[in-house]
Amino acid sequence: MDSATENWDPALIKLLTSLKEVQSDGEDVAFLSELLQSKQLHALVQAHNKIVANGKDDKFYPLLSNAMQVTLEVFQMLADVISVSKEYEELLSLLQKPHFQAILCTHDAVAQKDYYPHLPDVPSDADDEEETVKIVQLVKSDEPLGGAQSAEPIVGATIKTDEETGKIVIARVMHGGAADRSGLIHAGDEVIEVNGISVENKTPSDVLAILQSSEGTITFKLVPSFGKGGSRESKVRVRALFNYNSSDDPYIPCKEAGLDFKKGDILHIVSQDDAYWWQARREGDRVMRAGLIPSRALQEGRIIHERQTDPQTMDGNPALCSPATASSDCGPKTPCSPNPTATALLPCKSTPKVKKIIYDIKENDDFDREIIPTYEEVARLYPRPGLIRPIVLVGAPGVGRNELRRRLIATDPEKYVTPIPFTSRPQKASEQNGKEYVFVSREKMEQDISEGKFIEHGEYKGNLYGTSAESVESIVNSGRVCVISPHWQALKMLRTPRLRPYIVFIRPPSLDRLVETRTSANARSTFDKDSSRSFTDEEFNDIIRSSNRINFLYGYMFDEEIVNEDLASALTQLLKASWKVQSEPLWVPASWVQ
Ligand SMILES: Nc1ncnc2c1ncn2[C@@H]1O[C@H](COP(=O)(O)OP(=O)(O)OP(=O)(O)O)[C@@H](O)[C@H]1O
Repeated sequence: MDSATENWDPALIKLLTSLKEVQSDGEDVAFLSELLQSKQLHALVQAHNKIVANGKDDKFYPLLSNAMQVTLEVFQMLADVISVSKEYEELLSLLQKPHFQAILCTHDAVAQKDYYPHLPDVPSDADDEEETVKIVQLVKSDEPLGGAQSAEPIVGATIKTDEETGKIVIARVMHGGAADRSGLIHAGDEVIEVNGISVENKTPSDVLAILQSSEGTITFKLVPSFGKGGSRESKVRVRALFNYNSSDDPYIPCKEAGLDFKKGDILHIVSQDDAYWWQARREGDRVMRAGLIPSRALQEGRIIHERQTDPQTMDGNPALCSPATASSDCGPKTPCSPNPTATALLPCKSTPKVKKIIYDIKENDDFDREIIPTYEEVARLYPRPGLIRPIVLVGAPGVGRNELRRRLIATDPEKYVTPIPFTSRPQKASEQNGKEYVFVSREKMEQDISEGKFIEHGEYKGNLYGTSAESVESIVNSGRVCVISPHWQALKMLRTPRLRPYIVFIRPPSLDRLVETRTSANARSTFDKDSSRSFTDEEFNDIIRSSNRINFLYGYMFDEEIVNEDLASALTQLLKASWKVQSEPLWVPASWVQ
């Protein structure tokens, strides 16, 4: 062994020696010899040997593989006690550092062995004429999976009679179910025998009876359908924009396989193979098996059909009155309809299946009918230190957005800032340009408004007022938290990849509590800008009505809801929301992170 080969791996030296013995001048041998002597290969072999050697050592075993998740939980705990001590704040800021997060992320990838290559399916050269049969054994479990169109439940898959051949075939394999986990059963596979019993000329119900009577292990004899199965799990995440309850859905091919969800839930779409029924899991659920949900096309079709058959239907979206929101939206005190005079909301309890709301279309001419609320594709946006998303407080006029904004800013005026509004009104002698207002000419302001530079604007006593997108951006770029409480109609201008706002919907409590809290605090009505007086009963009703309407029209844009009943607890929730924005990865429209 010469000095050049001193540190070489013995296996490589052996290979090289035997290669020399080949005594060939061939190009291939020369190439191989060069490769075996290359520095890069030796470095790789050494790295591999080190990993293998260390892998045997117990002290390098990962204690957990979800360090990122644990850190999020720590964030949550720290957010609750952040005001208690400086150390907590320091810890939070350390944990937020991108390098630290990158280490944790890498740690998890290594601990989960996420670096193993995903090998393609083994190609099959099987002759169509020659039937290859596979025997698959699965342990019968209690997986609540039921039949498809003419199918019956079997361990995480459904079966049906093939229309052309009349044979029993696997209709669908549920992602994460026992059949899927086995990796051996695929959609399209033909079932020949179950537990040794031939299924020839049998119906799916007959097969179900065989399955139900079997105990423990079930053995399937299948003819594989090459090319159809084994679809890779998709990575698409969506935010549900409607509530879904599979037991109320007469069209779902298999009720037991349905996945119920609420508006706002994040769903991991694992398969879109079927045009009408997607397979999904709720993000964060520990359940491995996916469930069936209506595809976007199917849900859109349903909503359009509902709107066409009943033009007065408010949205075709069962969300507002479905049981999930029944307590807040369907009770007698807070009717779902934004306009009680035109309300045709049927009490949820007695008729749970009727979930639509009728409203007076004349009063809602700005209702945006193009939006068909089904699913919004989302992705995680990681917090970027020094670039905090603006916090936008929206809600019905008079609900308390400005009060909450003021209180939030008062907790730390250095950190929380609101943009200085622009106005076309003449500057008073006592005023300083850029302090209370930025004074500009009417022409300039009109020009900027027409160019879309203002996120909101309005006219009061002949003068224009508005907030520019640029002033929001400059606060964000200065590392502070921009807090705004615009009119809800500004939402469409605001919710852009450029501004990436975190939208908090401020909801009123029930009518009784609204009246009670505002009266005891001697709250001032915001309906009459010219005089200071309390809210009237009609105004309290208006707050509830417009809140329901805003929620209906723009609810899909809200990141969070805070009920403004008690000011102190609403502020605490707002502070928590602010910490979340600064420290946690949050779901945003996928286009914002591309
Ligand atoms: N939770 C609460 N309890 C008691 N009073 C409240 C509460 N929230 C707000 N108020 C009071 O209600 C009044 C209206 O609040 P605020 O000015 O914040 O409304 P707003 O949503 O900003 O309305 P507008 O958009 O019309 O200006 C104020 O007097 C405020 O102090």
